[in-house]
Amino acid sequence: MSGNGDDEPVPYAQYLKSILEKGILLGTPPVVTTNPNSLEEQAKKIMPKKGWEYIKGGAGEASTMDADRLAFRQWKIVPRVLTPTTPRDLSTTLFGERYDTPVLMAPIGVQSWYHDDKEIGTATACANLRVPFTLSTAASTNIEELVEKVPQGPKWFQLYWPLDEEITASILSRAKTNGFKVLVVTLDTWTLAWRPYDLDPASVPFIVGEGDEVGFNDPVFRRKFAERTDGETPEESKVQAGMYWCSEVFPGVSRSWEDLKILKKYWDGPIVLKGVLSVEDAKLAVQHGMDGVIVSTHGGRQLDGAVGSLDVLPDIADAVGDKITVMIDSGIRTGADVLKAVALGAKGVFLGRPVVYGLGIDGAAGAEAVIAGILADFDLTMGFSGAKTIGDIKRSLLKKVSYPGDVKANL
Ligand SMILES: Cc1cc2nc3c(=O)[nH]c(=O)nc-3n(C[C@H](O)[C@H](O)[C@H](O)COP(=O)(O)O)c2cc1C
Ligand SMILES: O=C(O)C(=O)c1ccccc1
Repeated sequence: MSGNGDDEPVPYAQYLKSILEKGILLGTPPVVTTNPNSLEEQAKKIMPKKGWEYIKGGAGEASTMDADRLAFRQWKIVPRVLTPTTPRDLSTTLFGERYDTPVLMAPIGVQSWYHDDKEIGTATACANLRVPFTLSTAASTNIEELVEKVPQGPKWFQLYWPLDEEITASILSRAKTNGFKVLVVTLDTWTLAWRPYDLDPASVPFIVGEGDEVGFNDPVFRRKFAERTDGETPEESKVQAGMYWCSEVFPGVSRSWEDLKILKKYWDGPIVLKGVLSVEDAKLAVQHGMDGVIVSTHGGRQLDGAVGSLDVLPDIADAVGDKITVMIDSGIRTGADVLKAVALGAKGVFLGRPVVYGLGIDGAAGAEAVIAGILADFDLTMGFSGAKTIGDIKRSLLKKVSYPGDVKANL
């Protein structure tokens, strides 16, 4: 049994027990597969086609998606025995807040494409499990609606950074007023990459006004749109407003390190840079007063050919891990993946695709099943590895190996 150090049972600890009981006593198997290698396939059968295609897609030939998985496969755990590991304490502290585990939910846009429960479903799942939820700037749910429907649970906000400073200031002020604690600034997506999964079916949400709720509900954006169109609202002219919003948040030009001071002017809480893969950039993040980095390939959806995120994590953690908070996403599918990321220096580990496949399969309950499953698996993995607390997950628990069979990267 695991706790969080407060003698209080943590919510995910009940999940494995509940599926065993339902399965064995009632003959009811779980709705969402517990097999990480079958999740994508199950989602494909159930969820809307365009949503599945959007989630599944990687950039180019998806070589970075493969690299992300292979990077995890190349590290193996060397467990200890005769080391009692109960009760375990998976809790950790990020930016002064204590959490039950180091696992968080990554920002994922346009969730109305995956299930009608959209971000409200995913945020509810996270809140039930006390996992921080990150709301995307490209969400199908605006900031105020999300917080009204899911007031409970820790929340972080991800920024696609508008060109217009007044719009940026307005969005950040809404996120702050609505209780979002940490700002995640995504730097690898100043324009969309070459994405065959979107280009071939000609299916790109925000251009047609979907996943644009945060912008369309912004008072400054609305005023500026009205000024350009002789008084129209985004609802009356969705495509035109979509194009305008897109030109703000995916302008086709990258920001510079100097620009970070604009964000500091409007956000006084922690700022985390998402999409950092080089040691030099991690050092620059420190120099520019940032609070953390998320080592990320954006799930292999941006620069195809980029290195897998776990491949660069140890170097980045060694260079800046004692100065800022180093976290990771891209390719995390199992409890063992979470343990490997923590062992190689990540203080926070973000889940992406698996959770939204769960959402697609069974709405909020499906998202919750996937997160709880990965947490329960992580808990067991820690136990079998000989780790009782997060602090026990050291790099010495891992060995780098290379098996010929690992050339195929299962998702
Ligand atoms: C369908 C989809 C939408 C995404 N939308 C966003 C987004 O709006 N903002 C963002 O910063 N990252 C976005 N990401 C990237 C994720 O935050 C995360 O980096 C990625 O999913 C990690 O890879 P994994 O899910 O394969 O583990 C998206 C990823 C997917 C799969
Ligand atoms: O698809 C993505 O990876 C992403 O970041 C995004 C961007 C805009 C809208 C929805 C998702």
